[in-house]
Amino acid sequence: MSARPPLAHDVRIIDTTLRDGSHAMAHRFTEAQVRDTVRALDAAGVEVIEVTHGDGLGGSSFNYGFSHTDERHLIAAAREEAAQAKIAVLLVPGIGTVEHLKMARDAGADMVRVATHCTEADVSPQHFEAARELGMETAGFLMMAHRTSPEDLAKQARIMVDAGCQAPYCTDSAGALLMHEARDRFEALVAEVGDQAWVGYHGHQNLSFGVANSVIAQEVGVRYIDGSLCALGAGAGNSPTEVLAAVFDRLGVTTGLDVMGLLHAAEEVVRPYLNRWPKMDRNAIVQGWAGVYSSFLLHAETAAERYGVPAHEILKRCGELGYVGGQEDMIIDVALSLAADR
Ligand SMILES: CC[C@H](O)CC(=O)C(=O)O
Ligand SMILES: [Mn+2]
Repeated sequence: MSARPPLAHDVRIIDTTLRDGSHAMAHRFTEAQVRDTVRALDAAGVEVIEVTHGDGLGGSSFNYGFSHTDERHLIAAAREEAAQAKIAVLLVPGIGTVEHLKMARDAGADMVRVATHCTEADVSPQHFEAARELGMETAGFLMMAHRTSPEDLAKQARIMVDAGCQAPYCTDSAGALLMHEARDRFEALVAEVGDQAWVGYHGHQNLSFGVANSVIAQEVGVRYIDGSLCALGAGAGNSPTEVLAAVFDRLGVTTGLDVMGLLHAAEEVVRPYLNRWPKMDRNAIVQGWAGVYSSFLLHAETAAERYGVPAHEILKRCGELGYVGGQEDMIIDVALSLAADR
C-alpha cells in the first residue's frame, strides 16, 4: 500500500482530453494540438493532464488505430508546456508493458493510471509496483464498472490498493451507470478503501449522466473526478471539464479551476481542431443503453460502412454478446454476421 498524495482542493479534476479524446480524434493528435491544449489546461489550474494513445501506452497498432505522432513525443511536449500540472499516462496491461511505462517516465510522465476490466484487477499489481519503483503517482481504472456488482467492484479496488494504487476508479466506460447504480458503486469503493486511497470516477455521457454522477460522486466521498474539454472522448464523450468546473463552483466545492480559463480552452483551443464533436446520437445512446465500451464507436462506424450494416445494430449486438475492451476485433465478426443475416 502507498500513501495517497495530499489533496489541494475538495476534488482533484483530472483532464483526459488528450487521452480519451484520442479515441474521438482517431488517434490523430498533433504535437501542436497537444502543446496548445496543455498550455491552456495548465493555465486554468488543472492539476493532472493525461496524454497517451486512447488505448493507453503501446496502443498505436493495426487493432486499435495508429497514432499520428509517437506518444513519447507527445508526452515530452506536454511535460515541456506544463508549468504546474502533472502529466499522467494510461496503461492497459497487455497493450502496454513495464517497458512502455519506463519510456513514459523518461519522457516526463508523473502519474500512471493502470486500467483493467472491472473483474480483472489481478493483472495490475506488477504495473503498480513498477510505477511506485519509478516514483510515479498511481491510479487504477476498473473499466466497464456496470458489469459487476458494487461489492465485487470494491474487492477489485482492494486488490489494486494493496498493490500500490493510490486511487482506484469506478470507470463507467459505457456511460451506462444510472444515478443510483453509480452511487452504490461509489459508496462501496469509499467504504472498502476510502481510509487508505482516494476513490475516482471517470464518466461518459452516452446517457447524459457524466456530470450528474460526478456530483453524486463528490457528495459520497469520491475525490478524483475525470473530465475532457468539449467532452472530447469516446462514445458521447466524457463529462466536460468546463462544465464540471462551473457546476462545482456553483456548489461551493473547490477544484482550483478557473472556469473562464477552461471555457477559453474549450472554445478557442480545442473546438477549432475537432473533426467531430462527441454527442448523444443514436450510436452513442445505444452504447449507454446496451452497456457497450465507448471506444467501440469509431470501429463500429468503420465496419458499418465497409459491410453495409448500421453501426447502432453492430453496437447493440456487441452489448448482447457482452464484449469488453480489447475485443475490438469482434466488431468485424459481428458486422459480417449481421450482413449475412440480411
Ligand atoms: C484504454 C481504454 C479506455 O478508453 C479507458 C477508458 O477511458 C474507459 O474505459 O472509459
Ligand atoms: Mn473513457
